[in-house]
Amino acid sequence: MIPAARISAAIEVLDDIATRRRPAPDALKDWGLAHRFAGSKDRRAIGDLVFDALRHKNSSAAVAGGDDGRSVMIGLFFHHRGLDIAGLEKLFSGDRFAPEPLTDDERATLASDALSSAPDYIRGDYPEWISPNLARVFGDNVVAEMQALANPAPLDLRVNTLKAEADHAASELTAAIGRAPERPALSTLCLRLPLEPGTAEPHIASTEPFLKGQIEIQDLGSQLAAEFAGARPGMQVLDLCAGGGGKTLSLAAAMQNHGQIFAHDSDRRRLAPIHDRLTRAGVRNVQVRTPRPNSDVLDDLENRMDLVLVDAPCTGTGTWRRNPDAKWRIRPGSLAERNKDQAIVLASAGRYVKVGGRLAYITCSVLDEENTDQIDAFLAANPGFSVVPPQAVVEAYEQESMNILGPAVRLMSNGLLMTPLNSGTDGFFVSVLTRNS
Ligand SMILES: C[S@@+](CC[C@H](N)C(=O)[O-])C[C@H]1O[C@@H](n2cnc3c(N)ncnc32)[C@H](O)[C@@H]1O
Repeated sequence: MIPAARISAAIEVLDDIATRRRPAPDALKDWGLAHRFAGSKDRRAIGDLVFDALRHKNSSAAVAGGDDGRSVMIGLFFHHRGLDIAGLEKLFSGDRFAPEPLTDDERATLASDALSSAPDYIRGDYPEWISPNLARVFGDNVVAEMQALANPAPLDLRVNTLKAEADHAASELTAAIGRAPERPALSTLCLRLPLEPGTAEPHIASTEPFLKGQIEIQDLGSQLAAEFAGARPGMQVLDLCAGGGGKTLSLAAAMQNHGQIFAHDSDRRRLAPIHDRLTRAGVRNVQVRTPRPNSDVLDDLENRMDLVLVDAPCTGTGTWRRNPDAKWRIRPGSLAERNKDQAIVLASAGRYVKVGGRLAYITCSVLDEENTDQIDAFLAANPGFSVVPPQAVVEAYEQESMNILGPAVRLMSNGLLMTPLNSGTDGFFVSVLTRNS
């Protein structure tokens, strides 16, 4: 397909997503089924265009003066990809398969710099309804924070120290994919592969270091969040919302396979992949506690844990770099629902912490309602717990890892916030509490 035909296809898919409120992957799949002549390269290019357009939907539409797929694509090429009007006219030529030529109105709007006076939610590319929530956490910096959250994320890998030293894993990876990973300053255990739309993502799961368990795919924010929990060899640890086990594997490595981790999740299907992952990573100190009907599979752990990790269900606003479709699909009702889940899971977690033990609460959301507010509510209901000062959590990590976090991590009243703008990671919140009585 010629480039202009790919743009026409992307416009069609964007309109389908908007009018039928469909998830982007479903709309792309249907387009592929209905246009079987399109090869895999074309389909990937169209997918890149659609996801890039979703990243920058509001700002692109405003630049071109409309709100349909066509306006978004015009604005995307003009504002975000730096094409001038002459360049746009070559693509929007009206030739066979190409989108219709630019109208006089479109040309005039492109020349008018409509974006400079647009509201924050347009310039920052997020849904209008969530503006008060984001303004509450980011204040005057909201547009810069949200623009960073709209950009593509790198592919981050965590070196599994149970299987390999970081330098060794880095050189094995370089040999496997023909490209050396970056080494972000915040962690010696992170290997980073920057990605851009249009570049094929290396298939990590088929590389030798991955198959040998030396590396895991995990955003640096998630890696740091698990580190901040402070798991140490010999501890008794409950990973209450273990899901597929991303954090469980980090905890096991931090504990050097010594002590005991109990991995649980209320959804057995989410927990299922953990078994294979533990084996591949060489983890030997995890007991998986799969839920069973009419049975409390954790009752023997009450008041016994040195550390309870709550990787809470959340809206995932911090992961919008990886899933730009999600930011347009989230509804006010989902925030309220997740808040209820968070209160339930936190209340449950408190029961397992021993006196002198810790509770680490993590979300991949940047919203105070899911973060600081939840911790404040938990502390009000549980006076036996208190906050470990966020500065102390940072210092403990810096001492242990010899990496300096500095301003990369924002200190909140009762926890730490990482964002793409500050730390170059997905958005993550971590609060660490201790049980005093
Ligand atoms: C953010 S995900 C966990 C991701 C996982 N820790 C990882 O690192 O791969 C949140 C998990 O919480 C689980 N969950 C929700 N409510 C729960 C509850 N009341 N008790 C235990 N798990 C719960 C969900 O099933 C989901 O798997």
